[in-house]
Amino acid sequence: MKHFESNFDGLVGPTHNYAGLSVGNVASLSNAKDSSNPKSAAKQGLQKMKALHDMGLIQGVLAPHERPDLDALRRLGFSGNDASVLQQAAKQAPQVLRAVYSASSMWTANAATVSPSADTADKKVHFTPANLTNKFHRSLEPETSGRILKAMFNNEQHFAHHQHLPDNDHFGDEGAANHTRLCGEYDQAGVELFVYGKHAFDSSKPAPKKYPARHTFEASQAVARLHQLNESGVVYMQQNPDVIDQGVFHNDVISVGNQNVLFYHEQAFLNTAEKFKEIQSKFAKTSDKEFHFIKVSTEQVSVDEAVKTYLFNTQLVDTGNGEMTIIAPMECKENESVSRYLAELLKQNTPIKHVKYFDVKQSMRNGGGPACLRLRVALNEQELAATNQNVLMSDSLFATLNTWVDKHYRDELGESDLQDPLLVIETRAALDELTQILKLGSVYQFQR
Ligand SMILES: NCCC[C@H](NC(=O)CCC(=O)O)C(=O)O
Repeated sequence: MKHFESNFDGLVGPTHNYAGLSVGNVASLSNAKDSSNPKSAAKQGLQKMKALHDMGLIQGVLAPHERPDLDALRRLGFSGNDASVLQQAAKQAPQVLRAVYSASSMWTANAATVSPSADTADKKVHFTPANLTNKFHRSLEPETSGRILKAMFNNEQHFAHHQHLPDNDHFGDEGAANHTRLCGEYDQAGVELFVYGKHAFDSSKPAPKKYPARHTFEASQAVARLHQLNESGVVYMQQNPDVIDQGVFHNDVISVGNQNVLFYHEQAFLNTAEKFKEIQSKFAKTSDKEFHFIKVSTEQVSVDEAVKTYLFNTQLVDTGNGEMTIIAPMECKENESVSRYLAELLKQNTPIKHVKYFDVKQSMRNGGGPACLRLRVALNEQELAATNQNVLMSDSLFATLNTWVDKHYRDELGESDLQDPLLVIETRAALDELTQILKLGSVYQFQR
C-alpha cells in the first residue's frame, strides 16, 4: 500500500498583524505594532503550498480561525453590539483587543499532535488539538482547531479525535512544534519523539529562568497515552532550558526530524548522549535503515543565528530515491554562515541533498518559519482517500484561493484598524466563503 507524509499549511487569516504577544519569541516582540500585510502574507503561504504540491508532495490547507474573537471579549465583560464591544475593548484593554485579533492559528505546527495509524494500538490516525495555554491569544485556538480537523479528517473508521488537554500550565501543550516522528517508512511503526520544556509536578528538575517553558513533560505523556502509543516507540526529551532563555520557545526552532534524520543544534537538548542512545536503539527495532544524527555546532551556527534565520524551522521532505529536500526561509540564504553551512551540508553523506528557499517574511516577523506553518500527517492510501479532498492543494484550488484572497484581504493592517467594525464583517464574509470552497461545514462560531 502506498503511504505519504502530507503537510497541512495554515492559510494566513485576514487579520494577520504584529501585536508583540509572545514573550520569549524574539521576532514577535521586536516587530510589535509594525503594520502588517495580510494579503501578501496569505499569498506567501499559498506559494509555498503550491511549490510543495508541484514537487509531488501531498499538500493541504488548514483554514484560519475567526478573528476578532468577539465571544472571548464578551466572556471578559465587554457588552453590546459588535462595534460597541470593540470600542470598549480598544479603550479599556487595548492589549486584549490585539490578542483576540491575532491570526496565530496560521502556525499549524501548534494546531495539534498527530500520531499515524502505524504507531497506534487501534490503527487509527490520532489527533489531539494543542491547548496552547501559555499565551492568551493562542489559548483561544484549540476548540476551533479541533472542529476544523474533524471536518478535514471526518471518518471514524480511520481517524480518532481527542479533546485538547485540560487548560492549565501543568498540561501546557504546544502540539507538533515539540513532536517529531522518526521512522523507516511512513506506514511502518516509528519512534515518536516528544520534546518538553519543563516538568510541571517536579520543581527539582531544571527549567528556564527568563522565558516560559510552554510545554510540559506531563502534557507529552498524556498525549502519548491518548494516542495509544507503545512505550517502546516513544522517547521523551527535555529542551535545554538555556536555549529557551535565548528565544527558542518551541523545539522546532532548534531541531527538525524526518524519517531516519534528526537535524539539531548541539545545545538543543538535555542529556543528549543518553537520549540519542535511546532513540537509536528504539529506531533500530523498527527499521534497518541507518539513522543520521546531524549535529550543528555552536561554532558553525550560534543559537542566536539559529533563532534569527530559523535554520532548524525548516521542513525536511522526502523527495524520492532516499533523498530529502530542506525547505528553508529566505533568511537562511541571506545569512552568510548559515548559507555556507547549508551548502556544506548538501555535500555530506546524509539523505539531505537539496535546499529550496521560500519567502515567508510576513510570518517570520512573528516568529513563524516554514515548519511552524505546517502540520504533518502521515497517511496511507486509504486514509488519504478518506480525507476531505477539498482541502488538498491543486492547480485549481491554488487559483481559487488566490482569487479569494484578492477579493477579501486588505493590503495593510495597522493598530488603529483593529477598532474598525467593518473588518469583522469583511472577515466573516471571507470565512463563510472559504468554508464553502473547502467544504468544511459550519466550523465558526458566527455560523453556528
Ligand atoms: N510556531 C510559531 C509560533 C509563533 C507564534 N507567534 C505569535 O503568536 C506572535 C503573535 C504576535 O505577536 O502578534 C507564537 O509565539 O506562538
